[in-house]
Amino acid sequence: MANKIISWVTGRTSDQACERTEDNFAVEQSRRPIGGNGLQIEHCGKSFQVHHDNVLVLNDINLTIHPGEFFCLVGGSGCGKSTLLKMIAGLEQASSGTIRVGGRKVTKPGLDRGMVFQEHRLLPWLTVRQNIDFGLRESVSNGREAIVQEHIRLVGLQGFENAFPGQLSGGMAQRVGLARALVNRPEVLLLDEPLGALDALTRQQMQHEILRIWEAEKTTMVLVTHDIDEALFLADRVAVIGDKPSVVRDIFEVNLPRPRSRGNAAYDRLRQELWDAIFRPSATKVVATGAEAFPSHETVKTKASITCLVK
Ligand SMILES: Nc1ncnc2c1ncn2[C@@H]1O[C@H](COP(=O)(O)OP(=O)(O)OP(=O)(O)O)[C@@H](O)[C@H]1O
Repeated sequence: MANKIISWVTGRTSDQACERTEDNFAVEQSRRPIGGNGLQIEHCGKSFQVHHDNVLVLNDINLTIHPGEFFCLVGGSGCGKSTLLKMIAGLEQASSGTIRVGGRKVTKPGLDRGMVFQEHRLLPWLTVRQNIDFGLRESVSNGREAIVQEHIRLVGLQGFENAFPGQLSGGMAQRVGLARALVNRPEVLLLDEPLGALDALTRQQMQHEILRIWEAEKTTMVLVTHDIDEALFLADRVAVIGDKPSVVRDIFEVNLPRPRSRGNAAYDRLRQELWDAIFRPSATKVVATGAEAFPSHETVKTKASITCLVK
């Protein structure tokens, strides 16, 4: 039962194997960048058994996400974005293909990957401090309080340590969710539409916050979002996932300097191109399905100063 609660809340189980020893953790005061070749998704497919049918959702997904990159996944509703994120988290098993983080094959949830969900999933009977502590791996016996405090500061919630989730705004609750996901110093932070339930103003404020944390922590981030503006504001690259059975249809490199302004012509053109890519009928062009992706793909500079990588 306890494992089930931990898994639902943090996307991991308490008995999971973890490559890090206690000693390692204690000396790691800074984040570990993702090792090896980053996050590699190779020929990944996923099908679900629905009644007597085997429904293919993801078909031959290939992506390489670089160490320290901010990567966004966008696509129509039901195309499989969350499923792909859960596969990276190890919460869903790929039906085919492999996923590697820092060269290690993903077979189950692990502390090298943190996850934030659309709903904050805080335990209502625990305070902010206790919720973050709950996410911290059990084997850390020394300095827990300092680690938790460090993460409260990281997400700007000083003064709310003893508040309960019911006493927080939606944005504050998601900050706690972020702190809890980061507290084990993951190499990759997986964000499944974490701002989807927030009002427009809070959402923009939280986008700035996520960017600040990413810049400070250098954690590789993979964000699923329905919001094209959000993707363009945050991402180094944006992958457009096509219709079911889905493949990576396009990958856009966003070459706008940060901090990005949302209100200029270049930004508007980028938005339009991304929009067109999402709603382009599948049959016309399916691109970027090669495993190592980019060297083998022709690179097309678009007028809107983003780079569209096509096969
Ligand atoms: N456990 C499951 N059993 C059966 N089908 C599933 C399961 N999980 C997901 N699916 C199906 O897989 C497809 C992709 O779902 P997923 O939630 O990944 O899409 P999504 O792109 O994240 O959608 P949205 O943007 O609407 O959140 C959907 O058709 C969904 O019904």
